[in-house]
Amino acid sequence: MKKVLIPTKLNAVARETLNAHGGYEVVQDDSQELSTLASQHPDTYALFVRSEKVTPEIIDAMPMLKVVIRAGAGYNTIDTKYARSKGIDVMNTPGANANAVAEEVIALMLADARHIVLADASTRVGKWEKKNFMGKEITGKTVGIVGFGAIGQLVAKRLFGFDAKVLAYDPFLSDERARDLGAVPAELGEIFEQCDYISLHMPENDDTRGVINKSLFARMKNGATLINCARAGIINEDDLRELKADKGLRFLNDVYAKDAEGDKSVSDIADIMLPHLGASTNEANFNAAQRSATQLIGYDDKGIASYVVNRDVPEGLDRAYSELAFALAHTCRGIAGGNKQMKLIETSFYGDLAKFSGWLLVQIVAALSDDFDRTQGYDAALEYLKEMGVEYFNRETDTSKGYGDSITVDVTTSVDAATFKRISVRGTVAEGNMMISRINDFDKLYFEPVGTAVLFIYQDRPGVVGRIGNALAEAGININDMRNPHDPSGKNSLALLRISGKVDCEVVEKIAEQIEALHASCVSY
Ligand SMILES: NC(=O)C1=CN([C@@H]2O[C@H](COP(=O)(O)OP(=O)(O)OC[C@H]3O[C@@H](n4cnc5c(N)ncnc54)[C@H](O)[C@@H]3O)[C@@H](O)[C@H]2O)C=CC1
Ligand SMILES: O=C(O)C(=O)COP(=O)(O)O
Repeated sequence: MKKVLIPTKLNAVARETLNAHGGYEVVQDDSQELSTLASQHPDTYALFVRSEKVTPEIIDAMPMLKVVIRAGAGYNTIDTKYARSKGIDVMNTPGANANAVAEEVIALMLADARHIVLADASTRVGKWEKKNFMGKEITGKTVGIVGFGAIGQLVAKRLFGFDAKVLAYDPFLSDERARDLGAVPAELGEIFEQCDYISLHMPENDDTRGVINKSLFARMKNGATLINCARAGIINEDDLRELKADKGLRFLNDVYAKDAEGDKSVSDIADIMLPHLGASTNEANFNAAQRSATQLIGYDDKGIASYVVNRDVPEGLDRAYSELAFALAHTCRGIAGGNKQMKLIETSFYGDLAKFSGWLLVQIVAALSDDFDRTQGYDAALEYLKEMGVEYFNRETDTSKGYGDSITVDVTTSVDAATFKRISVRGTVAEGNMMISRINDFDKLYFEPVGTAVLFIYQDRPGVVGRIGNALAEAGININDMRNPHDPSGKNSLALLRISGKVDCEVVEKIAEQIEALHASCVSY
């Protein structure tokens, strides 16, 4: 039995789901401190928490701990690095409580705009201060959302019902995606300058701590409102204090440095303050509890680690090689023609990469199949290949070849029951850039796998490259880079071109026909 400790107020569905599955002993108790429970249950295998702090001391008290699940979004309260050093995976349940927070933001906006909190208190004690509570409307206002993830997007969606203009800033989201979601992509400064309301929805981490500071507050419109339902550490409280009164700013707040009773440092500047209530709805609590249990079961039964937040490339491995393994396999897949039935995968990891073969195989399998996630482990990759009927062979590498740190991926697919096609791609990392050095028999390519590449193999004769260039030009496509080697027999040539933008399959097929290509394919990285 694996012990699961739930030292927090989490819907009973977590416990029920684990019990119904079997194999788990669940201890749920929100009446005692986590530190006390941790020392009472040193044999804990999985820990489910909400905002409870998971420190090195807590982790050390449970030497059998393997998984921590944050039933919620923000995991700044968990020492994820220390957990990693102990081989513990930390997961969150993104999106599970997003709607609750989005509704809280709307509630805060309306409550402040219509003086709901003060007007209730005044009327309750018998006063009639109607003339003091002249409000404003949120309809048609400009609202800036900083961090356009699960919560930010839902806030926008709810605000469209108020005909609001939504500006969004998120460095990890494309402008195109923001526009698709109905927002206007904007820089952080523009948001603070132009918006009547600004709502923060990014995580607190080393990059975001203190970034909402004086330089931004100074640009806010007089009377504008700042809403923080994300994390206290994101804003510089003293900077806000300095400018708030002069500019008549409003500040609506849900989050604090510490979730505990006692005086709050922001009480002099917060116009409404709530005790971190964002996720506190029955629905969100149910969702986060259910997700925690099903994620643990998926992790244990199938090795699904999609929500693990603290797995990075292993120490000593340059991340570029991890990307290279993915890109080489992706190239094999593109040349094979998409989702062809794979029969055999062979790999060679040269130089220092040999000791990371397990990690690198995961990247390769993920590139070859949409159904396998990059965050899963080596065992899960082997299991997946077995289930799919794909053989795997990792060759011993011959260091005398002088290939340095490089990788070869060979993929054999079945064309029909009797015919097999083998694609072999080799590459390395040079000056920090990924390079494909060989595709089948075409060597010394040194081609960077980025953007979109088209590839033609044809019988060598004069004029073919010109015809490819003309046909691409006719389709409005520019060539950014090109390689054109012969194979060792000198009979066949490869034209490998990196092009501007995407290309229609029909264009590639038409060119292939015109040049009587032996092979044509297109790979987008
Ligand atoms: N008040 C409450 O009870 C709750 C608060 N939260 C807080 O809200 C945060 C966001 O939650 P979700 O939307 O569910 O997470 P999410 O991961 O879906 O969205 C976060 C977004 O912030 C963006 N981001 C990252 N760095 C950024 C930066 N420097 N500037 C602007 N955007 C940046 C990310 O690209 C992502 O799109 C959580 O990290 C948590 O701290 C979450 C749930 C409840
Ligand atoms: O999910 C989050 O990030 C939250 O802030 C919610 O916190 P809670 O689960 O209510 O302690």
